[in-house]
Amino acid sequence: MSNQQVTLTQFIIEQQRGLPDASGTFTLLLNNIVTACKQISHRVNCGALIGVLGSAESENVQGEVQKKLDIITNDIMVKALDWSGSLGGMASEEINDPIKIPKQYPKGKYLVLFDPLDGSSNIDINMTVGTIFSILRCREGIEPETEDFLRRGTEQVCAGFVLYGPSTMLVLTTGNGVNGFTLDQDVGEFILTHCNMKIPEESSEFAINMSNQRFWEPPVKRYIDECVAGEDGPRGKNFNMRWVASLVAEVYRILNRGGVFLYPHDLRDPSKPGKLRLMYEANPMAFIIEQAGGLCTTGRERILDLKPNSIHQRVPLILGSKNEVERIIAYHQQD
Ligand SMILES: O=P(O)(O)OC[C@H]1O[C@](O)(COP(=O)(O)O)[C@@H](O)[C@@H]1O
Ligand SMILES: [Mg+2]
Ligand SMILES: [Mg+2]
Repeated sequence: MSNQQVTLTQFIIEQQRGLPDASGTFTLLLNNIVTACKQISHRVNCGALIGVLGSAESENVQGEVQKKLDIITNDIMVKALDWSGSLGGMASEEINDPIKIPKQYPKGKYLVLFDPLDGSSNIDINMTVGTIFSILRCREGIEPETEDFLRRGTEQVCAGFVLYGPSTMLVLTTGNGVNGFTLDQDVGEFILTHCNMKIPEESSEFAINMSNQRFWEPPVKRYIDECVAGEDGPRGKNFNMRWVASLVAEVYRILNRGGVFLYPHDLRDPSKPGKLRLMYEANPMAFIIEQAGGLCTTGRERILDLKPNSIHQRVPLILGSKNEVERIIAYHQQD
């Protein structure tokens, strides 16, 4: 590791001075999350070798069939976090209710909400997956209730995701911009490689699952039709399309070269206004995207302003390059 490289630990200590918590418990908590993600990275990389691919033949609280790695990664996160002395509680995509910290440990001042394995449908085909986390403050020393978790995204003190792709990367914000760290497998440290990431305001690339087209609302249909019409249409330019089916991969691409991601309101099932979950997918990604100069909306409301009504609440999610997202919002206003 060359001497001008900055490790995540050094960076966080530096940031800590900017954080409203100089006690170090935040640093300890983040280090525990990172430790868990290093363990998850190993399981993901060796999945086929250690027999953890495929379905677990069980359903999670979302009514979705779980992959074996959904369960394994959830257990790794819970075990790595529950003794850190800085946690009041946790919530996971894979578990119905908030996870209580064992009685013998002090109740800390933070709550962590996480999606232990995002992009699960990709795991068996060796495509990029990730872990997403969101950190809120809570009242110290008190057992948090579900209500304590249901806070607006604007109240997050930290959000991040780890990408298990060709390289393992951590993308992090504590409210002072967005920074990317690459895992140096030789030394087992995350090294700062992408300082102060900024999303280009303009873009000609959209990401959406086109097979759901018949379920979209008119403003989304209009936006995508215009992109597909290219230079012969009202946009007067051609667009490219990507769909990785892994939110972490889509967001990382947008952080690097711009673009817009849509998992919009879907008319299929009124009880499910969207596919992605507010508390541990949309909110952390919205914090990161806005800190990098992008926008994140349901189409009608800013994601970070939404008052949650349940831990596993689903929302429409549209995010990315400022000018494109503003156009989509305008189309919703005209609808
Ligand atoms: O399979 P679809 O309908 O294209 O949805 C893909 C989306 O679903 C997700 O995989 C949902 O996340 P999980 O894998 O954590 O359930 C996102 O990562 C991705 O953007
Ligand atoms: Mg997910
Ligand atoms: Mg998941």
